[in-house]
Amino acid sequence: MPTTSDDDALAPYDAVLLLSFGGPEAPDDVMPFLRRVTAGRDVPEDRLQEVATHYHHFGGRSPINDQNRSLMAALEAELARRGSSVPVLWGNRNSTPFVTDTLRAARAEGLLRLCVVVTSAYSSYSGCRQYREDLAAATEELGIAAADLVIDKVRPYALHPGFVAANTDHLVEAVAELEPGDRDSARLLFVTHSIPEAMDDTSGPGDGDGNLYVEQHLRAGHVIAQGLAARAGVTLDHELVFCSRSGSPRTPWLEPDVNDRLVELAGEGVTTVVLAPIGFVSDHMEVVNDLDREARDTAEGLGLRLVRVPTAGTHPLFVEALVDLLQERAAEARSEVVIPEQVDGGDLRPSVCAPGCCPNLRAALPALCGQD
Ligand SMILES: CC1=C(CCC(=O)O)c2cc3nc(cc4[nH]c(cc5[nH]c(cc1n2)c(C)c5CCC(=O)O)c(CCC(=O)O)c4C)C(CCC(=O)O)=C3C
Ligand SMILES: [Fe+2]
Repeated sequence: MPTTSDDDALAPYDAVLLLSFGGPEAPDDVMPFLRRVTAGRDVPEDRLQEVATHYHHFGGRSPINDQNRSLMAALEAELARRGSSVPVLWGNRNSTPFVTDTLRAARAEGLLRLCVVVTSAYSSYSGCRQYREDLAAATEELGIAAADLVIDKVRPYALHPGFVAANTDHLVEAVAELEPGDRDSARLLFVTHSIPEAMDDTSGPGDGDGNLYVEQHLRAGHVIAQGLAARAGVTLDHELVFCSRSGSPRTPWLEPDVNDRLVELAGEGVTTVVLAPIGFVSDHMEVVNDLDREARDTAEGLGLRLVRVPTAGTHPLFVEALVDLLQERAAEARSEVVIPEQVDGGDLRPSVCAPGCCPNLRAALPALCGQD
């Protein structure tokens, strides 16, 4: 049985589990993937067919799995650099390697104490609790008793200094590419995944005011814009916009949509727009399709110059941040005193979610890594 030595900074964990959304890797995987993602959800069939065409524009292959393979390798390298020998495992919600299969293999190797990192930085049902439900469903399916398994997760990291710094760094580089004359007049749009308003209204701890999803983006964006000003001396008007709206048209989702906002800005005489998709951790399909294809088309039709900033990806500061968070979680598991790092004093979310945090509005399902 592998046991992590006591002096490993990740003790008591045996392994790290990178938990992600998944995506198709071949044309025949596209529809089964989309049906799995939307099973039991209010997503119309014509929206599904439309999203399938996004994947087919890219040969039926989403970039997300390759990005997670790279992130896994980067995490392993950073852990090794710090003298940790724990392996990094990988499981998805919607495509192979499915998290249940990853946990089955982990159990076979005696890796029963796992520290989870999800590939979503912000607090919402889709980005947090739904992953906790996936872990509960997988352990239930495998018949692993709670007593035989430890599954903990790192806290939401939208406001971790390393995530913010990686995004700031990419923004500074992108703005440096602008013509000097465009630098001060450009508009900065932070972009994230739209979610139903009801999901945002209930995001955050059950006893809080909700809207934590939007609040975290506003705070992160503000600190990133300040970082740009401090490092490059460029102050840009900035705001938050949304992409990838799904669901029924009758259900309200967060707005404005990035394309609608580009139309308005062009109408106001803006000529250059910088898109910084800080809501995503890698340049997956929502980024390369919804921003690099759709929003770019919109901008071209309007005569707008568009610059798209890369997501955190495997930026060294982001990889270091994730390993810092893993070490922080391990110290917490060892009952050591930890002082979590957070920018701007924004609401600090614990690694163990509060009861009712980011609730599932359709059904109350079991979830790990929380008090409920
Ligand atoms: C908050 C959030 C993130 C977190 C940000 C993050 O984790 O980065 C995220 C990530 C992702 N969403 C993704 C893809 C999709 N999301 C869909 C549908 C939905 N997303 C929602 C929310 C979120 N989604 C919601 C409320 C729905 C409605 C249905 C439901 O309530 O579940 C659909 C269905 C079709 C459609 O778009 O209508 C697809 C295909 C991919 C994979 C991309 C790739 O393949 O590279 C990723 C990483
Ligand atoms: Fe999504």
